Amino acid sequence: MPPYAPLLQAPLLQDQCPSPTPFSKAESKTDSVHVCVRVRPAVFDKGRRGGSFRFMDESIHSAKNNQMYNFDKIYTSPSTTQTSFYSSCVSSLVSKFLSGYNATVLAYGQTGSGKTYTMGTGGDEKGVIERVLDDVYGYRDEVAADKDTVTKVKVGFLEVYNEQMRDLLNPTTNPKDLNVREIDGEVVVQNALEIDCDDYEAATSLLREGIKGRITGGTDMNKESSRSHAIFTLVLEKTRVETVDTIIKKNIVRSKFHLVDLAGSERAKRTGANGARLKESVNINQGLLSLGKVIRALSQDSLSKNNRNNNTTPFVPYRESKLTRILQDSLGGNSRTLMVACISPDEEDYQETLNTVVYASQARMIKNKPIIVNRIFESVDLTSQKLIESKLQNEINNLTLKLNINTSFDKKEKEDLTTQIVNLRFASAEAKYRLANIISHHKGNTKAIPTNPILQQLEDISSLLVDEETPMSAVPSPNKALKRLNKKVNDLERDLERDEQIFAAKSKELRALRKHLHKTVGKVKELESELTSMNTGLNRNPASPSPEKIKLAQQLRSATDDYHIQQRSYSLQIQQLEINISVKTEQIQVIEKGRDDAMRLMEEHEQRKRELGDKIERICEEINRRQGGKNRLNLTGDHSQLSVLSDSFDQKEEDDEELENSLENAENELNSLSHQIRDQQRIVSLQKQSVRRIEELSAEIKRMDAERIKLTELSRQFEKGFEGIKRDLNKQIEEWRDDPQPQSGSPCAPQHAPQHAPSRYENKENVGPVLGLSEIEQLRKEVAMERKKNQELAEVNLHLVSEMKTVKKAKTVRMIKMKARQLVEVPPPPPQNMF
Ligand SMILES: Nc1ncnc2c1ncn2[C@@H]1O[C@H](COP(=O)(O)OP(=O)(O)OP(=O)(O)O)[C@@H](O)[C@H]1O
Repeated sequence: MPPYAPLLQAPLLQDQCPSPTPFSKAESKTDSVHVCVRVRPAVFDKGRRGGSFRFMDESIHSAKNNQMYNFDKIYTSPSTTQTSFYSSCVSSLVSKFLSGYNATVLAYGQTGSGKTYTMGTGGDEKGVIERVLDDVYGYRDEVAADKDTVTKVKVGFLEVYNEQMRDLLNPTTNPKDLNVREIDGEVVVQNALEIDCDDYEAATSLLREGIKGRITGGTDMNKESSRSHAIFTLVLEKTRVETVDTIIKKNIVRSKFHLVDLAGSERAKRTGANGARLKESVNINQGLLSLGKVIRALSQDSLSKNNRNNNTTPFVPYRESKLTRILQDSLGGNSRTLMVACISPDEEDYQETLNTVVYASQARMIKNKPIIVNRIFESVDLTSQKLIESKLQNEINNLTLKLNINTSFDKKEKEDLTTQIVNLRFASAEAKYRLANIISHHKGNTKAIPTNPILQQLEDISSLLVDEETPMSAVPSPNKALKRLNKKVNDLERDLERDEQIFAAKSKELRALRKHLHKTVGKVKELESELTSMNTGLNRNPASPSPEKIKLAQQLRSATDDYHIQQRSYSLQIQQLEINISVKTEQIQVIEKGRDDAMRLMEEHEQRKRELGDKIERICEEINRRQGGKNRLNLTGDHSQLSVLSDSFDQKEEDDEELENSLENAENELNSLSHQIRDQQRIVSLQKQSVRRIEELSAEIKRMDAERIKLTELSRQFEKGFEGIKRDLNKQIEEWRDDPQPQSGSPCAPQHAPQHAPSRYENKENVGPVLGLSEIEQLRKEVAMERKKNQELAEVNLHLVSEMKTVKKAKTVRMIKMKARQLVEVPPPPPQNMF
C-alpha cells in the first residue's frame, strides 16, 4: 500500500476542508513525516553495483552493520518512471493541499543521487513540481464548492546559498531584506515575492525562470551539481465572502506547498572541492547538519513521548540555519510532509548511502500536526465608510470656512476651531488610510496576509459606523488612541463649557456689584463731604464757615479716592498679567517636558538597542565558535566518526540551547525596541511642531511682561504724583487752620478754588450749617452704614474675583493638559497626499 493514495482515488470533495459553514474550526491530528527512498539507476558506468544493501518493498537491510531501516516505500526499479513515482507517492498530498493543509516534499540525498531529477528543478524531465502544478490547476476549480468562494494560486521561489536567501523570482532583492518571521503562527519570508498565477503556464514559466537563476557548479561527482537548497512554494488562498448588513465577513483558508530540492550531502574529499567550492560545501553541510539536528530532536521527542509519556518539549534548533527556519512548519509543524531520500546504487557510494538511509529513517519518526488555518476577517461596507469620510470632510470644510470668514471670532475661538479641524482631519485621514488598506486587501496583494492587526483595524473602522444624525463630536475615532483622546477631549470640552457658563454668570454678578460699589462709594463721598462741611461749620461756629477749606478737604478726599481706585485697577491688571504669564510658562514647561521625555526615552532605547546588538554579536560568535569545532569534524569527511564524536558535543547541547534562547530573546527584544524607537521618533517629530507654539508662547510672555513693567511704572508714577498733591492739599488745609480767616489774595488761600456745590444740609444763601448736632450724628450714621455696605460689597467683589481666577486657572490647566495629550497621543500623521 503506497504511503498516500493517488489523487484520483481520493476524490477531492471528500477531503475538502471547509465545512458547509464558511468559518469552520481547524482539524488537528498527528501525522508522521512520510519517507520514501528512490534509488537512482546506475547511470554512471563507473559504478559497481554492490550487495551491501538489500532493498525490500518498505525496508532496507545493511549487510555491513546488519541493520534494518524502515520506510513507507522503496522505489528501486529502473522502470519507476516519473509519472508512476508521482502518482504513487506525491499526488495525494495535492488533495490535502487543496483541502487547506500545508504540504511539503523534501528531496534529500548525496550529490548526483537524483534529487533535481525527481523534483524537476533542472533538466528537461517533468518532475514532481510540474506535476503538482498540473494537478493543482486541474482541480483548483472543483475546490470552490460555491460561487462565493474565490481561489487564488500564488508562487514563490527561493534558494538558500551560503547561508543567504535569494529570491529567484526577483534576484535584485537584497538578501539582507529577506527575513524569516513567524506571523500569527505562520512562517513567512518577508519581502519575498509571491506572484499570482492564474494558470499552469504562468506558474511553470516562473519555475523555469527561477531555475535559470539557481546557482549550480561542476563537482567530481556531478558535473551540474545544485549548490543551493531550492524551495519552490505554492500558496493557495480560498476566500469566501459573506455580507450581513454592512458587515463583510471574509473567511480565508491559506495553505502552502513547499517543494524542496536540497543541495547534495557530500564529502569534500570526494567532490574534490577547494576554494570557494569548499566554502560552499561547508555551508551546504552546515545547513544539512542543522536539518539533521532538527530531525534528530524531533524524532527523539516523538520517541520520548511514545515511550515515557513524557510531555516536555525538547529544544529544536530551527534557528541554526536559514533552511531549518524556512522549513519550521514542515518539520514538527502543521504540514503534511514527505521526504524523498535519493540514493545511489553504486558500491563506492556506500558510506553516503548509509548516511542518507540513517538520516531519512530518523525523519520518519517525526510527528507533525497538520491543521487547516481559517482566518476570519470582518470589515465594513465600503459605501458606508465613504459616506462617513465625506461627512467628515464636509465638516472640516465648514469649520475652515467659518474660521476664515468669521472675523468676529476671537483668538481663543479660532484656536478651538483649529484644534477641532486638526482632530477631524486626523480622523478623516485615518479613515481614508484604513479604507485604502481594505481596498488594497480586496484587490489582493502579493504579500503574506496579516491577520490579527488587520482584524483589529477593521474592528476599529467598524466602530466609526454611526448614525447620520450623530453629532461630529460623537464620531468615534478609527483607532484606539484617537478614540481615547476624543473621549478625553469631549470630557474636557464639557468641563470647559461648564466653566464658561460659571465664568459668564460670575462676570455678570461682578459687573453688577462693581456698579453698586461705585454708587455706594459716590454716596459715601457725598455724605462724608457733607459731614465734613457740617463739622467745619460746627468747629468754626459761630465764626463764618470756610468754604475754601471745605473745598480743599473735598479735593483731598476725591484725589485719595481716585488714587485708590486707580491703584486698585493697576494692581488688578498687573495680577491678571502675572497669572497669564505663569499659565503660559506652565504651557511651555508641559510641552518641553513632553519633548524631553520622548528624547530621553529614545536615547535610552537606542542605548539598549546598541547593548542588545553587542549581545547578539557575542552570542553569534559563541555559536559560530562552537559550530566551528563541529564543522572541522565534518570536513574530515567521515560521517560515522562524526556521529561518534558529535556525541561528545551532546554535553554542550544544553549550553547551545541556552545560547539559542538568549539569542531569540535578544532578537525579540531588539525587534520590539525598534518598534518603540520608531514610535518615539514619530512623537519627537510631531513635537517639533510644538517648537513654533513655544515660540509663540514666549513672545506672548515677553509682551505681557513688558506690559506688566509698564503698568508697575505707571502705578509708581501715579503714587508719586498723588503724594505730591496730597502734600500740597494738606499743607493748604493746615495753613487755613493756622489762619482761619485769610484775606482774599492771602498767600495761604487757594488761588483757583473750584466752585463748591451746596450740600442738602447747607443753607443756600448762607454758607453756614443749618443743622444741629443730631443731624450731624444722623449723617455720621449714614456714612458709617454706607461704609459698611461698601466694605461688604468690596469683600464680595474680592471673593468673586478670586473665584473667577480659580475657574480661569482650572480652565487653562485643562487646556494645557488637552494640548499636551494631543501632542503625546495623537496618531501618526497620515501621508501628505491624503489632505
Ligand atoms: N531516476 C532516474 N532516472 C534516470 N536518470 C536519473 C535518475 N535520477 C537521476 N538521474 C540522472 O542522474 C544525474 C544526477 O542527477 P541529479 O542532478 O538529479 O542529482 P542531484 O542529486 O540533484 O545532484 P546535486 O545534489 O549535485 O545537484 C542526472 O544526469 C540525472 O538525469
